[in-house]
Amino acid sequence: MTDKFISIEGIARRYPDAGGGGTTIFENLWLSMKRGEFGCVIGHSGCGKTTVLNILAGLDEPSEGAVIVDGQAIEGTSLDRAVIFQSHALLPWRTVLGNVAYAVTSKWRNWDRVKVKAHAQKFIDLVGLTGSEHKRPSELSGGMKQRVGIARALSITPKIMLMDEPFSALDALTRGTLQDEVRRICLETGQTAFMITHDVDEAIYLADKIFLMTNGPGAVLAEIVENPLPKDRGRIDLHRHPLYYAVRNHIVDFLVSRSKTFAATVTDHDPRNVPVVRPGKPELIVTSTGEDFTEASWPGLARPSTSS
Ligand SMILES: Nc1ncnc2c1ncn2[C@@H]1O[C@H](COP(=O)(O)OP(=O)(O)OP(=O)(O)O)[C@@H](O)[C@H]1O
Repeated sequence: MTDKFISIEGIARRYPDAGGGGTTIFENLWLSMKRGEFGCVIGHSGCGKTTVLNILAGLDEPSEGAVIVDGQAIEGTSLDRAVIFQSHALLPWRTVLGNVAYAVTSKWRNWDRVKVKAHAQKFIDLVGLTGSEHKRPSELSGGMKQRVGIARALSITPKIMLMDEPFSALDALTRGTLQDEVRRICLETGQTAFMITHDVDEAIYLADKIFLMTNGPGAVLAEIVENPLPKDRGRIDLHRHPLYYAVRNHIVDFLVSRSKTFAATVTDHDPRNVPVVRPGKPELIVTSTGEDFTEASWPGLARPSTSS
């Protein structure tokens, strides 16, 4: 109970359709995270990942259910929850320093210029943009712009970082560098993070928990994968870890087949007790409430591959 820093409680999102009816994107979605955890959501396009993130951010409202953060139901946006989008959404007429300082001032309105500047600079340094403070967004590469977005989000010391495919528009090299930065920052600051990605390796590198959603409409949170890889994992040699392929195969198998057949094959799915699995360590399969859970009791759960 108390370790549920984020608690998504039975939310649904429905939209009216042209015929006077409605479409349920997802419903009865329950999900929780501890303080300091890094969670990644994976699922096919249209299953409702961005909708969930927007609800967490307070940019959208659920049709049913509630989201509790740090013991309080959220109502609208808050500087406690910073969002990093795929597009950087920087103010084009402001410099790097100006963009970050603008966010700092919005949180601490009575700070003087010197204090705002020093605070903004700390986060510009943290994301490796020292020396580029006075450049405008038009003078920055995509990766640099995304760094400004990260610095801006972190500078308001949010309780939660919400990231919607933050690196998907970047080249592989820049993406890797920024994944390293985000991971380092989250480990150093104990930041709680919730991120959407389509990149399985990115999820395995960054996440403590990977939330697998089935296809929409009517998507459900099918399974929570607890990352069995050690906390001090490195991006470059991730694939050498003996459990790496077990985790990867498990997620890919879900995306390729189980996400599509889930509704037809798993008839006893309990959205409040979503199975928690640790691929490669099948003896540790439990439900989110700690109940033992075996392959036999859930036919849709393929025994994870243990190949290395
Ligand atoms: N304002 C809206 N009115 C009607 N339907 C909407 C609206 N916004 C989103 N949807 C629908 O909700 C569904 C979920 O959208 P969402 O963007 O959350 O999916 P997603 O999983 O994030 O997809 P992607 O991976 O492509 O970003 C989609 O089918 C989308 O068309």
